[in-house]
Amino acid sequence: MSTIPAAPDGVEPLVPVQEHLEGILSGIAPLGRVEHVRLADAAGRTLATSVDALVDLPSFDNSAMDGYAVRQADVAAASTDHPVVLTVVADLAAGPAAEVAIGPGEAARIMTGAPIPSGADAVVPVERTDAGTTRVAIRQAPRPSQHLRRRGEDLHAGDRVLTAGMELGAGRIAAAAAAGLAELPVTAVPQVAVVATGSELVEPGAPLGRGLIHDSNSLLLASLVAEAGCAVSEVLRLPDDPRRLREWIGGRAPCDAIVFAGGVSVGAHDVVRHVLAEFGTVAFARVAMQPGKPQAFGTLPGGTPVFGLPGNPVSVAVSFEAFVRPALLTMLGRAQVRRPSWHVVAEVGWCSPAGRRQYMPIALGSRDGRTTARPATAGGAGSHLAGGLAAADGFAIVPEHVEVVAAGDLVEVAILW
Ligand SMILES: Nc1nc2c(c(=O)[nH]1)N[C@H]1C(S)=C(S)[C@@H](COP(=O)(O)OP(=O)(O)OC[C@H]3O[C@@H](n4cnc5c(N)ncnc54)[C@H](O)[C@@H]3O)O[C@H]1N2
Ligand code: MOO
Ligand SMILES: [Mg+2]
Repeated sequence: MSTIPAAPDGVEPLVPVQEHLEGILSGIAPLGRVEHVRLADAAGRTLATSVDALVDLPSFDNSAMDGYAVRQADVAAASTDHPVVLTVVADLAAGPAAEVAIGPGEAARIMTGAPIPSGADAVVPVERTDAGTTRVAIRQAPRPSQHLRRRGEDLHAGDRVLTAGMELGAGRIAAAAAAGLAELPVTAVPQVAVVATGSELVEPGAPLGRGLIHDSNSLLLASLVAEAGCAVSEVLRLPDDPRRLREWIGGRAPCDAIVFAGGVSVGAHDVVRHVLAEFGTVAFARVAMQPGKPQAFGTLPGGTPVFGLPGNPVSVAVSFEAFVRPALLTMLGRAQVRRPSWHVVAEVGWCSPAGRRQYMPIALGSRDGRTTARPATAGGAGSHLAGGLAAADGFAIVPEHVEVVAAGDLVEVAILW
């Protein structure tokens, strides 16, 4: 077995989280391949190039109400006590429509979404009339342009609808459809291999002998990769056997990134550290965070980016959030690789280690109309508390200089799931 690149506590300085992230991102580039997908297949993809509206939206003046299209001047004096009676000359439903015009003293019955007849400049809702079909009594004077939806008031043809790097969610796909687009240019999906290491690991559901544990990191990572908009090309478990790991690395199927969990610390059998160190292209760092301190990042022969995350399950979740997700989103071509965060009220107090950024799994709540956060489990930030992830809505991110979070303090939280 090769020599362990030693990194005992207190010997190597801790690297700030931001510096470690910047080192990773400087070694990651967008995949750059573009595909075209139908809107129905666009959910979760990333827009490769900006797109513009092909039509005006709305594409014709139309009614916002079921009622009567009128000439506002005709009915300016209308009231409940003194209704103005108009002749109904057309009945307009939403759908294919012929040109219609109304003259003085005339109205058209009109439904929401139907084109406004020429000559009309306001719509009176049916509730403000006697609902007549040949003649209608208007009981309220409309404001000029009342309940008219104007051509192009939302978008004009040629206006930018979506910008490159956006994640395509329901609202953006709907906007593209409304703007006349049928398909969108999207970026290629990174293929990510997930490898959990540990001779103690057995498949979830398998009987547990002494010393064995159910592998939760594979599922955690595969879910996180998918949630980040990437594809899981392979998921496997390997024992702490350098030969097996070298074999897999040598014969692996092509992919765009590899995420290892476990075996990156300074233990005698920390196989990922031993084997990745042999390549000379993977750096090991002690990062100023809790959990998630031991980290590995680099490339394998052929240039595939490789992450070695510490094996404790909460450390895996935190490390993915802090380092892998931003890298995968960069490969995807996302404009925004940082997850939004909010400041909420700490419901109870807790401690945070000096000089390290703490990622505390939290559960959200509310008190006196304000959103609150409290540690998801009594065990707090214990990196082995996989069961506690069930109660976690996300993480509180406590800055390096803070050693005590007091009840009532504002804390930054990122909501993950
Ligand atoms: N002497 C030192 N020991 C340790 C240090 C240190 O600085 N000096 N750091 C500790 C910290 S912090 C962490 S985090 C862990 C990281 O360890 P490894 O990345 O080497 O991970 P393992 O040793 O393989 O496993 C750690 C822990 O996690 C459990 N595990 C591993 N894989 C899975 C899985 N797929 N599903 C569920 N649980 C898993 C494993 O059984 C261990 O309990 O090192 C500390 N030690
Ligand atoms: O820093 Mo370790 O990652 O505590 O769990
Ligand atoms: Mg270890």
